[in-house]
Amino acid sequence: MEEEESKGEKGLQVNDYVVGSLRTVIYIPNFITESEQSQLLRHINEVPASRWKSLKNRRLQNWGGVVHEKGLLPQALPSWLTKITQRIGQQTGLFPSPINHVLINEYLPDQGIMPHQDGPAYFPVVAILSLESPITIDFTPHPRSKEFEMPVENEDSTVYEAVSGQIDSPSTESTGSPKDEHHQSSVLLMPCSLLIFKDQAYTDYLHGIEDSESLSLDKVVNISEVIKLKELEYPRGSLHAVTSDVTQDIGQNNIFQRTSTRVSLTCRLVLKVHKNLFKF
Ligand SMILES: O=C(O)CCC(=O)C(=O)O
Ligand SMILES: [Fe+2]
Repeated sequence: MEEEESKGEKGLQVNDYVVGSLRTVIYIPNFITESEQSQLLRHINEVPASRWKSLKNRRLQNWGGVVHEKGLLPQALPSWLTKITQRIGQQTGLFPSPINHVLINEYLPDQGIMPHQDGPAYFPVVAILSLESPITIDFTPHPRSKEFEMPVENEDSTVYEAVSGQIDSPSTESTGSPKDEHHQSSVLLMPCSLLIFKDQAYTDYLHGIEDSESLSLDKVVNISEVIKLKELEYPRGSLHAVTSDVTQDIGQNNIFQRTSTRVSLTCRLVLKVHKNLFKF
């Protein structure tokens, strides 16, 4: 059977793929084909175990070099990754130069990533390719003050996590700007999809994935994917087991039950690249 054509050959009008009211969150379903997904997973799983770094709530592979706050100490991306990053660059037209850093995250069904912002080391456009289990990613307006940010994680990701507890309460320093009307929203990330967020979504919002096996679909902005999720035949027992009717299950409970691993490729550009180790 002929495989569904991926979004690989023609340029995309990214504005056609904007989801939600923020205007700076873009969701492209079927950016890669299922066979490309399998190839990527094969590469990801073939690397030596030492390539994986285990964190408390996920494990990750860092490709492209070490990101410091002042720039990237580069390492060439392998060709199985540039095949994808070049396509993302060409198809979206959103990166001023080739993507040079990829973080591969793997989440078990009860794992996630705390609400955070990606920090100043990166160009403010992020492209996240999703593999395997569907998941929801949450966007939350974050308190404006820099005091609410602190670098956690590690030298690989330069992820800036929100101080826990403070992200739940909306900023009290409301300026009455339209931003304040945008509360928390979620995007359902299906396998093979590409999520892009940039500009305001990058600088004024936190993004995170709940470390829970049950994900609420209540705030999902790309509803058509929820319908797709309903229609998909998941293996027996992979959806919330209240009823055997998938439609009713999601419709009534609006919950997605994670049962398998999710892998993502976070593709970013560090503009400042250090060529010489000793000048760093
Ligand atoms: O796995 C994801 O979709 C999010 C990853 C992320 O936010 C990051 O690597 O900074
Ligand atoms: Fe992130």
